[in-house]
Amino acid sequence: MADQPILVAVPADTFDHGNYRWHATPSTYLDALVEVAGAVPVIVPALLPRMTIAPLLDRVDGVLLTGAASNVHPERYAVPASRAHEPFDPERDRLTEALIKGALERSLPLLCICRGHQELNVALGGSLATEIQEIEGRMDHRHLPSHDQRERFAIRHEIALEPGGSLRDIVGEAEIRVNSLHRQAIDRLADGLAVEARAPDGTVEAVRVKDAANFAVGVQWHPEFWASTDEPSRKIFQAFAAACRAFAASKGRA
Ligand SMILES: N[C@@H](CCC(=O)NCCCC(=O)O)C(=O)O
Repeated sequence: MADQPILVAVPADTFDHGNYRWHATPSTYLDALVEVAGAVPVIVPALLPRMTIAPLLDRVDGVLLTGAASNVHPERYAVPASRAHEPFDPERDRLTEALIKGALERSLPLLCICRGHQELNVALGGSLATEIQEIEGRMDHRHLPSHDQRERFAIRHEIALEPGGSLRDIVGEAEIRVNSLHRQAIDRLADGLAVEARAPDGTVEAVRVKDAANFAVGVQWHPEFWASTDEPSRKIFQAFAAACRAFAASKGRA
């Protein structure tokens, strides 16, 4: 059983393209999982409640939630929907809630990126603020208006990692510079989460599930994009991969 690769579940976004309904995810997350984490990504279609994800969660070694331009539907945190909350992907909302809860129940390592970080907060009972660049005192966290991905994912601002936090331990630095591609952010922090990093305007940039038995972290930025060249991004993916490998070993799979 030696050297079996770790399997990491990744939720699909849903959208219409051509004549079809698609369930797909951007390659950048898959590339980082393959190249930096040494994982085999398993894209999970957003077909709940027509399918169940329990059998899949019983076979994988970790869960990675991706970012997306769509937003968590605000009715999930008891706020009426408005145009400012669009666009939505309710099929993904259903899937990621089940993935988060299923991963935490099984003590599966969980890395939640951008929309995933926001989904983690909502799944555990927190809420989100929308169009945060319009809130007094807040920075503009949106990406540069460009079609060049390296410009869109360019490093934009510093974040301070909480002293004594697990992310500070993983990264080994008190402050790092990150990219930024979001217009929503954590508003009310879920009781079960601890803040791991903040932007200069107070935005919650990273969280950890307080009573998780394993790696369970959300980050508002995108470590996947620079995971092969940026040291803090690489360390986050390597820490997630190490937790997945340890989980696989505990199940006799590595
Ligand atoms: N939609 C939410 C979450 C932001 C997010 O996940 N961004 C990734 C987008 C990637 C891209 O635009 O290429 C928000 O806006 O806060």
